[in-house]
Parts: sequence; structure tokens; C-alpha cells
Amino acid sequence: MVRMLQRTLRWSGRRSVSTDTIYALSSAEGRAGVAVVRISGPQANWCLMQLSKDKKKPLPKPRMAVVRDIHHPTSRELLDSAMAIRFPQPKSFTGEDVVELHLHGSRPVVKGVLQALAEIPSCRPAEAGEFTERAFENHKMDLMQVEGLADLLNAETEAQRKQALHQISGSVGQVYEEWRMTLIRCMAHAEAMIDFGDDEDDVTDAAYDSVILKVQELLGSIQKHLADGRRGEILRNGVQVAILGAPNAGKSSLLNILAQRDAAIVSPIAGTTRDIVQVPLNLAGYPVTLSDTAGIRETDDIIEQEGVLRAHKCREEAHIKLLVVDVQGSNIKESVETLIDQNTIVVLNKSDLASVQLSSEVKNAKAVCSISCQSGIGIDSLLEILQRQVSEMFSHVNDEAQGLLITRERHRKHLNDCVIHLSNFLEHPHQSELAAEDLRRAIHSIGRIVGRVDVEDILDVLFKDFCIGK
Ligand SMILES: Nc1nc2c(ncn2[C@@H]2O[C@H](COP(=O)(O)OP(=O)(O)OP(=O)(O)O)[C@@H](O)[C@H]2O)c(=O)[nH]1
Ligand SMILES: [K+]
Ligand SMILES: [Mg+2]
Repeated sequence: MVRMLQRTLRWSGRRSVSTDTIYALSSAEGRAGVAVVRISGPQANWCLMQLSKDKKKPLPKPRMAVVRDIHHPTSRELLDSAMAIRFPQPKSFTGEDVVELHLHGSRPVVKGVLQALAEIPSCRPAEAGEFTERAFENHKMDLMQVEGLADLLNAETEAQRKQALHQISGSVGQVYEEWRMTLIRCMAHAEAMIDFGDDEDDVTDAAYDSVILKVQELLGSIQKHLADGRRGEILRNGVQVAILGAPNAGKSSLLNILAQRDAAIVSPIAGTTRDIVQVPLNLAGYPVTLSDTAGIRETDDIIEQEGVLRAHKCREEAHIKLLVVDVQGSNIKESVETLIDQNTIVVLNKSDLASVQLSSEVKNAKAVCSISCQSGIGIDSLLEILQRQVSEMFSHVNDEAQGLLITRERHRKHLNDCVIHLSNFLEHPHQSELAAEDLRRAIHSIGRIVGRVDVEDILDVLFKDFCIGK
């Protein structure tokens, strides 16, 4: 109870500050062609007037870019000749009055304008993510769109950009909202059963049968949606590719070639790599994390033992495995042949030293490829194989289906909860009070995804990830 009260207070505290007018540099720090300072809140227009030499100068027309000299409000010193644009509420990013100043991207100009804004009463610097928070509060975005925006800002590759933009468009949220509305209608029927069930048996029964059918259908849709192979989450977090193999096979050499830098130590001493060494890659537009691991073998060295443990853990978490084998050994060593599975690409290394001998175990692998880290032979075809494997992971993702990819564990959890409540409902649909409660819980679970209910905790975490000015 106390926690709930604290939360409510914190939440209302957050709401009350939103009457302030806030400002921030919304473009990146440092020298640039243009720097954008954004002002949002009831005093935004007034701020613009305070920054003019003649404070009675009329405001520019809405959404029209005009050249405007920016002066310090008290000293009247000229700070920059800027471009100003007004976005009157509610047609703005935050839903409040917004003024954007497009300044020359010079540090002293930006500093001067921010200092000038600080002089204006009832105007204060924005917190990280505060513009977006206001957009959410003013129903300009739902929670999934806010998360999509966070993903877009963090995106490193084209595929991630595409997925984030899709989530921002709101179409994913719309599907969940439709599901929620369907369940709300079902619950209305279920509640009507509680109230009138005894008197109007015939009428309600027929109607109620269709409710049960609807719930069954919806449960099927959600279960299908959940069985997406976690592709949306993988796309957001990156495809995990592990380099595995016996000591001295040339794993670190391969990592360095693919990373195009000396990320890991290479030496002729077996057991060189102990920690996992990771490098991010962009393969065919998809984000990949490539991990080099310790050579797998029996050892008395306790540090190397820990390295081998970490290598096995990395293998378990990997979506794609590169098993590096030194072709000088007659066959694939026993210690590593057990590692081959359907997601393994066998990489026969040091082909400059010996001719390639394939052992039968290789048949279970996804692909086999012969390379030399020394001469560079075969690296291009390995890259091609890898790119193909990565693209294949997302091949079922045509544009239409992408709208229904789950991008966060949070969404998955609420959908799983929803499945549990709907399954419970279907176990006792005619025990009206219980059944209505199950539906209520299912509605609540879906509502949490788009941020209809219980949003404050998620927002606190989410906005911490945003930069100031967004
Ligand atoms: N001739 C030749 N030597 C190679 C090739 N690839 C790697 N080496 C050499 O093999 C030795 C081991 O290479 P590493 O990359 O350190 O092997 P590793 O698998 O990371 O070894 P650990 O970390 O100890 O498990 C080094 O001396 C490399 O220079 C290759 O294609 N041809
Ligand atoms: K080595
Ligand atoms: Mg190594």
C-alpha cells in the first residue's frame, strides 16, 4: 500500500512538472552545420519573444520557417541569426506549444542561446527523454511507440531501423488494441451473464457461445504470434555468432580478420584466449555480435578451465556457430566433433599448410568452408555463407508479418500472461464470476503492452535510456 502510494505520488509529481516550459539542445553536441534547440510548454512562444530585440515583434506563422535574430533577453546582445519554427499545440511532437531554433552549429552559439533561455523565468532545461514523456502524456504516442523511438535512436543497422520505424508507426500497437477491444466486448457479455444469466437463458447462451468461440480464436492468434522464433528480439539485440574450436585452431585470427582490427591476442601458444572477446558487425544490414572464445580442451589450469566454461556458455547462447578446425589435424578432433549441430558452420582453417580432409561428422553441419587466415583465401566465401545464414533467420519476415514481431521481452511476458488467463477462461467459461475475472486479467495484460495501465515503472526505466533533448 505504501509503495503504491509512493508510486502514485511520484507519478503525480512527474505530471505536475509538465506545466513548466522546457528547453534543450535536440541535435548532437559539438560542432555541426546546424544545431537545433527545442522549447516546449505553455511559455514557448513567450520565450521566442523574449529572445527578440524588439520583444513586441509578432510571432512567425505556425509551421513556417523564418529567419530571426536571437538576442540575450537582458543584455540584448546578438547571439545568432537563426531560423525559428513554431508548432502550436496540439499539432507538435509533444502536443504542447513548441518552438524550434535552428542555430549555426557552433559551440559558443549554442551555449549562449541555452544561457539566454536559462534567464527566462518559468523556463528550465529538459531532463533526458522529457520531450518524449510529454508526447506520451499528451497521447501523441503509446508506450510501444515510445519504445520504438528508443530503438530507432539506438539502431545500428538498416534492419533495426526498419523494425523500429514499424513500431513507431503504431501499427503493432493497433493490433494489440484490437485484441484488447475484442476481449472487452467479450467481458461485457460475460458480465451480462452474471447479471441476467438466470432470466434470459436462451438469448444469452447463444450469444455466449460466440464469446467462447471468439476467445478461442484470439488465443490461437496470440499463440501463433508468440511462436515467432524471437526474431524481433534477436533483431533488436543482435544475432549472436560464436567462434568455437580447439586451442590454436585460429579462432582469434578469424575474429580479427572479420572485425578488420586486432581485437583479440593471437599467438602460437595453445590456450591464449580466456575471456570472451566480442565485436559488433553489420552483416547484410543485420546486427551481429561476433564472440571469440577459449579453445575447448581438458586442462588443469583453473583460469583456462573458466575460459572453457565461458566458451560453452557462449555456444549455448549463440544463434550461429563457427567451428574452426585446423586442417593439419587428420580429422576433426574428438573434443570438438560433438559441437557440430544444424546451426554450425565448420571452418577448415590453415588451408595454406595442408590439404583439406573432411570427416564424416561434418555432414551434420549447416555448411563447410575452407579458409586460411594467413593468406586470406576463402574468407570472402565464409562471409557470404555467414550473411546468407543471418538473412535466412529473418527470411520469413516479409513486411506484413514484421508488423507482428515481438521486439521486447516485456511484450512477450504480458502476452504469455494473457494466454494463461484466456486458457483459464476456456476451462470454466460457464462459471460466470470466475470467467469474467479471467477476461479482466487478460485485458489487463494486453493493456500493459501498449501502456494503458501500470506504465510508471516502465517509463522510469525507459526514459533513463533517452538522451536529453529527445
Ligand atoms: N599458417 C597458418 N597459420 C595460422 C592460420 N591461422 C592462424 N594461424 C596461426 O595459428 C596460431 C594460433 O592462432 P590463434 O588465432 O591464436 O588461435 P586460437 O584458436 O585463437 O587459439 P587459442 O586462443 O589459444 O585457443 C597463431 O600462431 C596463428 O598465427 C592460417 O590460416 N595459416
Ligand atoms: K593461440
Ligand atoms: Mg584465441
